[in-house]
Amino acid sequence: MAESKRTVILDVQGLSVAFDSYDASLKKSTNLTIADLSIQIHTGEILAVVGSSGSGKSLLAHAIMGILPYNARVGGKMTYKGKELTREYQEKLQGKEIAFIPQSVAYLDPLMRVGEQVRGTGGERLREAQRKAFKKYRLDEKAEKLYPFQLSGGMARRILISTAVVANAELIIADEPTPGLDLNLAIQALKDLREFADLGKGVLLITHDIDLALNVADRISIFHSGTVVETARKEDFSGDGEGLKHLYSRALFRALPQNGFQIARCPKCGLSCAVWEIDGDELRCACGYHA
Ligand SMILES: Nc1ncnc2c1ncn2[C@@H]1O[C@H](COP(=O)(O)OP(=O)(O)OP(=O)(O)O)[C@@H](O)[C@H]1O
Ligand code: NI
Repeated sequence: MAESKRTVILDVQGLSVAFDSYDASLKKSTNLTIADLSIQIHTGEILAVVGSSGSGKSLLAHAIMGILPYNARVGGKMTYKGKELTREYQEKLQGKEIAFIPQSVAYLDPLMRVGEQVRGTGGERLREAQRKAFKKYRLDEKAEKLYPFQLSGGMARRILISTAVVANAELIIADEPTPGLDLNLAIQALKDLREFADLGKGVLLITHDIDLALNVADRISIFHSGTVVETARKEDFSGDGEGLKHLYSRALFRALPQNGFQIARCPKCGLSCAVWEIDGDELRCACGYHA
């Protein structure tokens, strides 16, 4: 798709997600898990958000889908196709214009046969599309009559991906879609996301795997400590990472096997980049050293 024809499909500006918690003496404290996070997804592109485990990636997906737990406090502004993403609008779009591939298979309805879940509100009309998707993901015909508890983990994952494929959505939010799939099916799932984007739709791919992101995404947002430190084009992740602006993105890129596992160790205490904190535009080691 020509770059000039691209429009912003999802715009997230200054998102924050905080949780209130209470200690034994009922004293309230607030834990900010996402802070001032901004991303934009254009039509025709895959934007990957890459971050380490527990950094708040799934919360970002849940904030977009409007399925955060009741005790979450959300700030900032999100728009979908230029219209503010209110609770009501989120409900309207869910599973239709915006399809979600959740990280956990617990999102399947335990009381509904999986064939029906994949067809969603399209019902019988989508039976053909559902059968096609099942075939593609090597789910046999009997699978559609099963309930979620009868599925293996890998089967459940393939069902979740089929749901997004069948929904014929405009935007897919995929939260770690490939773990638990064998290599061929993982490649197939990523190919599907690529094809989907090439049709002029948008994809947000959430992953901890920068290598996977580089294989399929157009742009990559590096997520750290609840915010995006840098969004760079795939081409900027090359050479020695000199095209990357932030030290943390460079450290992540240089640590890849193909780049010789260069780990940014702190010259003062020897700890690796995973324990570095971001301090403005700099990295600060837990020992206080600034890089
Ligand atoms: N309901 C909640 N109440 C309080 N804190 C929460 C809640 N849900 C998530 N968190 C906090 O938010 C943090 C980020 O969680 P999240 O699941 O978004 O991480 P993630 O980046 O998706 O990790 P992973 O790669 O393991 O999937 C967690 O470490 C946890 O401390
Ligand atoms: Ni997650």
